[in-house]
Amino acid sequence: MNPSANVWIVDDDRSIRWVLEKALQQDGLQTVCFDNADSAVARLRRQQRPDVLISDIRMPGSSGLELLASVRELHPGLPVIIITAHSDLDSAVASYQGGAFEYLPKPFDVDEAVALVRRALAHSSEQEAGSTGGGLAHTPEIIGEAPAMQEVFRAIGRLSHSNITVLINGESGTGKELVAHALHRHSPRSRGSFIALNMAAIPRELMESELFGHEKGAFTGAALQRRGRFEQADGGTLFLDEIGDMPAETQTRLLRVLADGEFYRVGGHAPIKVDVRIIAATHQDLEALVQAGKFREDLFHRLNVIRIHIPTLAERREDIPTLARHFLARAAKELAVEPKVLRPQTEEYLKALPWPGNVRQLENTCRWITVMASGREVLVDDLPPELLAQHQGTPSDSNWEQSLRNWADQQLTRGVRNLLDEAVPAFERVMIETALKHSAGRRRDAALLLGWGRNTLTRKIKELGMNVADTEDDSGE
Ligand SMILES: Nc1ncnc2c1ncn2[C@@H]1O[C@H](COP(=O)(O)OP(=O)(O)OP(=O)(O)O)[C@@H](O)[C@H]1O
Repeated sequence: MNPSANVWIVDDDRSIRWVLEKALQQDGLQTVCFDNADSAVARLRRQQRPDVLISDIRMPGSSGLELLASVRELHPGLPVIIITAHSDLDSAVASYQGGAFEYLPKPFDVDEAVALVRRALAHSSEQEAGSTGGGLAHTPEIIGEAPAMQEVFRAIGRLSHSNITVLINGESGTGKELVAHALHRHSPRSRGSFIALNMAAIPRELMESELFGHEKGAFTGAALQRRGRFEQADGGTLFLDEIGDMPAETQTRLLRVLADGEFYRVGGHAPIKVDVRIIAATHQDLEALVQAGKFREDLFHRLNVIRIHIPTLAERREDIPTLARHFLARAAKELAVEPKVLRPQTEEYLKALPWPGNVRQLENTCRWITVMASGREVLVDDLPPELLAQHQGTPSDSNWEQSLRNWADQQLTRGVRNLLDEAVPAFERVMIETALKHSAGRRRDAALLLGWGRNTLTRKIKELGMNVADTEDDSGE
């Protein structure tokens, strides 16, 4: 990190500018102060930029949010810290989309402000190094009590002394990049860079130059020489995400680099030697791609030295409450609000959902809850509407058995006896009510749905003292 990095402070309040300026200067940083957003924007437009920008929201003239919009247009990678009072949070959240961004709630602690600036600086240098790691530059911890995740941790531990190639398998959003980063951090090359590259996100024609760099004039648009990701990752780790999407010609080149440890820049004639550890990841079945002739078998064997499988979130439901608490705490911190707390039923509900987007979907849900839920305690009804709809459409969901188990556990712990006397009628009542709902109240059809005879159903309804009318005309019977 550059010790004399430059920080711009934009605030109409002189005392805040003064406090921040003194604290940052003491920490060895250079500062430039502005008492309004317009003059900061003017300098940005003159192609001047700081390493980090701190801005208040409410100021005479343009607001901090307008400043943020200009930053995003002119210097999208520039980290911004918004100083904000709670009342401005909504608008700040609205402008959150994209851009590196942190909040500093008013009133703030000076040390906290300096720490935040330091983090933002680490982020901006990481950006320059080309890492695609999201958020500010702290590699988050990996959460996982589930046996399948413990297996992943053991693998990270076992591999911590090696530089071996690893292939990570797992659906989108299961945490492949997080695990790759952890493998790097706990490896002999942890001081080198971790460079992440998603094959699915790069246009095919740019892939080779992205990986291997290019010489000046190698193709139209290559005005300058450019180092590729392999060179950037020299001494460190190159994480190739969605490797199954790599085009055939790039596969051939990659294979050669892995075999020879050297390559040529696009348009270059001098071989470049690098020392790079490869971690590859995919959500696809690479063996099947090999079978189908879409992935080189020899490359597959090169990559498939050690394989780590990351389970879907649905395969480790027990981790959902801990993950949710973690994400709720993080979102609350990002937004400078009190963390939301899930009611036990809400936790149970979340545990039962299918989560096709895996941990990423849960993370986004927690952000949504933090912004949208009205109270501090989160009820099932406070969840995003699409999750409420989804649950009703999940016939294979068998989580009621877990809820029943919990209930039985609780009752027995409380010393309740003859449990079935309460449980069986309750169970039958639920079944009958639901079947009647589906048969629009017609008992004959409801009996069919339940697999009972019509008379059994009528008897049960009576025994259970259920107050349900039969919509059928029974006169014919
Ligand atoms: N076990 C975990 N503990 C904490 N956070 C997690 C965990 N797994 C995933 N995350 C978070 O979920 C998000 C998605 O994870 P990540 O990007 O690593 O998934 P991925 O499998 O690489 O996804 P994709 O294949 O779509 O790129 C990230 O913000 C990550 O920090």
